[in-house]
Amino acid sequence: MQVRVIDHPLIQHKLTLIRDVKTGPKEFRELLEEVAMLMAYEITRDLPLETTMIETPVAQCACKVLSGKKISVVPILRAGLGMVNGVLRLIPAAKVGHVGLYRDPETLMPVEYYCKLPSDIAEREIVVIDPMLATGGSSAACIELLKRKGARHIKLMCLVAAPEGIHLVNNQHPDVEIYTAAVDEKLNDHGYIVPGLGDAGDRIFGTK
Ligand SMILES: O=P(O)(O)OC[C@H]1O[C@H](OP(=O)(O)OP(=O)(O)O)[C@H](O)[C@@H]1O
Ligand SMILES: O=c1cc[nH]c(=O)[nH]1
Ligand SMILES: [Mg+2]
Repeated sequence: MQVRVIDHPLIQHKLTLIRDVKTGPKEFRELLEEVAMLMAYEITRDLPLETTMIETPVAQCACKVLSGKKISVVPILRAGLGMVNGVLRLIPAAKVGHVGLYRDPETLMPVEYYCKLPSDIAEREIVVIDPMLATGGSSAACIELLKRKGARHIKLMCLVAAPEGIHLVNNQHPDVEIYTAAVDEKLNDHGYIVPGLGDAGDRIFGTK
């Protein structure tokens, strides 16, 4: 099972609040955005740097700047939207693509209903974002779609992952690194992550 668990204390504390059934949509959204920003810090750790000369008030010096790698963030609708602004706060120049997928409640299979991507998606480093990696069907389908459009460098960032979803994405897309704040125990009979946090989309948008 290949996955990177980001276990920073601030992320773990906020995740506990997110999981709590007593946390309402406003607080849920704020916390999810904050965690997404903290996770983006870790996910961007390997971005390449180059050297540039600047002048401080005291002297000239050779300093580091990002080397201009093009990044795209791709939230899986709906729940992935809850993490976009947090990521954009750290990488404001990233372009945002949208992939609409919902999970059929009977079959648990992903159904695609929307796709709008930056025209140069094939040249970009892509971070797919979705708080929930359950069976893995939605994330694997999104990654497959992006690869069909030419994408080659893809990371997957979620908040809570089930072992089943990690295995599926590892098997279908061994080149894709998965980042998560937690690996939970299992899926229940309805395909929900246990203990998880419930239906992320419903909790973000207050639809239940
Ligand atoms: O790993 P999987 O088994 O595919 O499940 C995870 C998917 O389920 C949820 O979306 P949902 O279908 O509830 O759509 P929503 O975001 O619009 O609520 C979640 O946001 C993931 O996209
Ligand atoms: O636990 C789960 C599983 C799929 N989708 C969710 O929002 N939550
Ligand atoms: Mg949902």
